[in-house]
Amino acid sequence: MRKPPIHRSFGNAIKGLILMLKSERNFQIEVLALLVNLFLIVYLKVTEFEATIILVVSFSVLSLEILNTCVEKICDIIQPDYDERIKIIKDMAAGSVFLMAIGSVVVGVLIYAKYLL
Ligand SMILES: Nc1ncnc2c1ncn2[C@@H]1O[C@H](COP(=O)(O)OP(=O)(O)OP(=O)(O)O)[C@@H](O)[C@H]1O
Repeated sequence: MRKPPIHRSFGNAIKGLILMLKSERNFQIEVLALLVNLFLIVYLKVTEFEATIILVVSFSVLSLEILNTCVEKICDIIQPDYDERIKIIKDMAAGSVFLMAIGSVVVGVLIYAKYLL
């Protein structure tokens, strides 16, 4: 199969992001958190290094949320009924987002504390 042109690949990726924004509440909250972080980065004038860490963890949460949603959707196709194995897979995928979210809060507290306190 011929590879699609690069602009089509970007287009598909953006469609996926728009779909996430429209349909996934957690993703909407995490995008809001990114916007708050962008504001704080500018308002508090954090260092370039600190801004880089904050942006990396924020985008990591968003990326993991997308992968978690993909896992959920694949599971729902494979097994729409209750299945203990599906529960384990979905719980683990959700755990990966949760872990990164905790990490991002810790990073936020460590970096912003010295500017706010
Ligand atoms: N088919 C299933 N079999 C067993 N347990 C399931 C199944 N579907 C969902 N669950 C359980 O319900 C939880 C929520 O799954 P669901 O697919 O509804 O995701 P969600 O409500 O979008 O959750 P999240 O907030 O993690 O994105 C799962 O973590 C799992 O514990």
